[in-house]
Amino acid sequence: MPDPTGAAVALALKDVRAGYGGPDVLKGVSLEVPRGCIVTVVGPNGHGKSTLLRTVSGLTRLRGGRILALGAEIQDHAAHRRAAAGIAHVPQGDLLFPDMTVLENLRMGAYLERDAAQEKRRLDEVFALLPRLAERRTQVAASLSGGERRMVGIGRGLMAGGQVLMLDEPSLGLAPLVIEQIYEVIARLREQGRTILLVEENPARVAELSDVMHLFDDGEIVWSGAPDDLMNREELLATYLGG
Ligand SMILES: Nc1ncnc2c1ncn2[C@@H]1O[C@H](COP(=O)(O)OP(=O)(O)OP(=O)(O)O)[C@@H](O)[C@H]1O
Repeated sequence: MPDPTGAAVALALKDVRAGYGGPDVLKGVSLEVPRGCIVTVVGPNGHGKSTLLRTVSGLTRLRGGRILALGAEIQDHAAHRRAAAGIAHVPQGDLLFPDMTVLENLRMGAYLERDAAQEKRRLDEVFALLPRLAERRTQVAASLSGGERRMVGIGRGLMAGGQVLMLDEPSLGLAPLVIEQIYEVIARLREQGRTILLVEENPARVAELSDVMHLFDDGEIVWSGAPDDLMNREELLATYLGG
């Protein structure tokens, strides 16, 4: 998606609070995703990382704070308007349409795109990045392997043509070899200069890929910095992630 604003920060969260009826799950989260960077949020499961992404994409209601996409406030917009503003969310798990083919699932990602040539260009990009999906384009999603389904999910996110791709634990539930393949795909997205907000439980898995890492615990960012710094902070990793 072309960006007429030239903004250096693709996505910014300012003191974001959110929850589900009880106490706040997000307790005032601020972070920035600069263009062309991979920013990673790592932390134990159940502490609100998915809620963070869901709040950005408008699936969980914001209780306070601001969310800016390319400098424009989007926190009051419905989810489809946030998608149109360039926020693409690849949710946890696969959430594909099982009876639809790979191609049909991918095209669902471009449902807001009215320009057929643009959609075709994105599809070519997705197939260049994920050639296995091109081979299986007529296969129904239910018949794919777990890793292939995850790749369709990522491809569907890319089909939206957003400025920011948000990936919620893309490695979850996959075998180690398949996890490697998924992170190779993300490394290629990095080489392409894509802007990514990545959520992951295991910092070692994503340190090499990330420009900035945020350590997340109980709804708050408790540490931010360079991946190497985090990986050298043994006491921090032990305290929040059990070593
Ligand atoms: N739809 C919902 N309704 C009520 N509570 C919810 C809902 N979704 C999540 N929660 C609660 O919010 C808290 C944070 O959950 P969230 O899924 O955001 O954490 P997470 O860090 O992404 O962990 P995981 O990777 O296991 O999903 C948990 O206590 C969870 O039970």
